[in-house]
Amino acid sequence: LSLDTVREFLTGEEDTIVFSLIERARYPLNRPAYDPAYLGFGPRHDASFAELFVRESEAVQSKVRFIHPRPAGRYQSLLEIPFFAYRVPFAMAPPFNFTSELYPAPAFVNVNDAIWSTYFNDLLPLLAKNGSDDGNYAVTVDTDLACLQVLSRRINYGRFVAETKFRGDQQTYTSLIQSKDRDALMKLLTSEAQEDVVKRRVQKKAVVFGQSITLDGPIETDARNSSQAKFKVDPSVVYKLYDQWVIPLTKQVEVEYLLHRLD
Ligand SMILES: O=C(O)C(=O)C[C@]1(C(=O)O)C=C[C@@H](O)C=C1
Repeated sequence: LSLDTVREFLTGEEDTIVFSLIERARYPLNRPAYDPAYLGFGPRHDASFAELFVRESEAVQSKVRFIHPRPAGRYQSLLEIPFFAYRVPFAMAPPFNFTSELYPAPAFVNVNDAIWSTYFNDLLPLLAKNGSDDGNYAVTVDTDLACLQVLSRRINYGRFVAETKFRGDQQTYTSLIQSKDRDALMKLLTSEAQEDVVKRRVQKKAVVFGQSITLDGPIETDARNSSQAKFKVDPSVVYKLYDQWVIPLTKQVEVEYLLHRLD
């Protein structure tokens, strides 16, 4: 692990994030898929279609472990953390590739709950076409699952970033961890210059990946011809996603990981 290689990983995830957002933006909001009342199984049933879909998908993706002698369930990779861990019985057992990259105590630090609520409450309304409903809930929610999984992987990768930073300056980090100084840890791990690069780069990726392609090449996005100035996902929304949620949550993971780095 080096700062360059962990940043390379984060850069690669940007592509997946932008493409996942583009996929979700093809569908209308389809609000009933997120409303627990829609399934209407009675007062004790409080899960939405989206929640059930993600829960069941995670259970299937973890189950490969049981149907094949070689462990290959999704959550045996330390990169993947389920949203519904209680549905994934062996997720937290030592994974197949439990390497020495992470320190064991904080290896499963994650902010999936915050990612879940941010995605549905803040991001989705900015992403999906409002006001319409095409009834295609499974297809729509499948694209939500893809967004959630890659956002979770990217943000919770803060564990690896934190481990790298810790190893790079053990003395300073150790004293801040011992005095449980969250603010100082946050300050030490922050690089505003790097955050600026990341935010401007993802915005650019949204511009490039989100063009419509014709045989003559990409349709020019020309400010003077606003009918064509249309990207598949709004680049400013992608900037905002990183600025307000992805980077701050990654940093939260980093601080949480570090606080338990000496346990
Ligand atoms: O690249 C780093 O150093 C990170 O810690 C990752 C990250 C990010 O989320 O992109 C988070 C905090 C830093 O201020 C810069 C960037």
